[in-house]
Amino acid sequence: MVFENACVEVPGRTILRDISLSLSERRIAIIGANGSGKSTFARLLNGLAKPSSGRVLIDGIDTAKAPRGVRALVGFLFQDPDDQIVMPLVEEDLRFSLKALKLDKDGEDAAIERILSRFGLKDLRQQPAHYLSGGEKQLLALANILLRAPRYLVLDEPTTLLDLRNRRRILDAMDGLEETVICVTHDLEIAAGFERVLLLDSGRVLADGAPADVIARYRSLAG
Ligand SMILES: Nc1ncnc2c1ncn2[C@@H]1O[C@H](COP(=O)(O)OP(=O)(O)OP(=O)(O)O)[C@@H](O)[C@H]1O
Repeated sequence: MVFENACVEVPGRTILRDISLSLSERRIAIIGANGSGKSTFARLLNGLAKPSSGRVLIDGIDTAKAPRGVRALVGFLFQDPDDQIVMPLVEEDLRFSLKALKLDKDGEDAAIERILSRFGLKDLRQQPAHYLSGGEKQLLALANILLRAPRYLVLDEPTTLLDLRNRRRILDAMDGLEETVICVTHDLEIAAGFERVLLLDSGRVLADGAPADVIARYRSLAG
């Protein structure tokens, strides 16, 4: 994942300024104050947002030119899992995600079974998805994304709406992931466990490096 002088501007306002960097670590956290540009940064990674100038490349693919190709590589988990549930029942919701892979019915069933047991959701297979708890919904959303086998996972504040137990479930699920994870978070404990942390401030990357250093810098900003 490469940013080349990427800027995001809206009329009268610059949201991200001239960002150039390369992301290759398996666990990268994005931290910073409200409004510093974190979500916009995350959205650039799967083409949900486009740079006004400069480029964002995912495995060499320009997000502005091939948004579909990029979305196949980069799964995106939103803060609010309700935004991501599209079908009434848990099983139907998972099956919907599998459509693009064009498996036969047995293949779909096996994939659904595997992902439900991986996330401890087997008993919920026939439940209405909207009745799940917040943590279960977030796990379902994550399961839906992983079914499409992305290479990268971008998570935008995945634990913000969750209680401690459900936060733990998401963190445990995240720990077990093979995929590269880029996580926007206000949860500094999550950031502390990652390999690399970026601190955004007013649309700029103010610090970038090992968690302890970058988190200390962030704390010093808050005074
Ligand atoms: N499409 C847009 N048009 C105008 N302003 C926008 C747009 N998208 C984002 N912004 C503004 O850009 C700034 C950065 O937004 P962004 O959501 O990226 O910040 P953030 O760091 O994720 O904030 P938070 O921690 O509060 O979620 C905010 O002030 C926001 O209001």
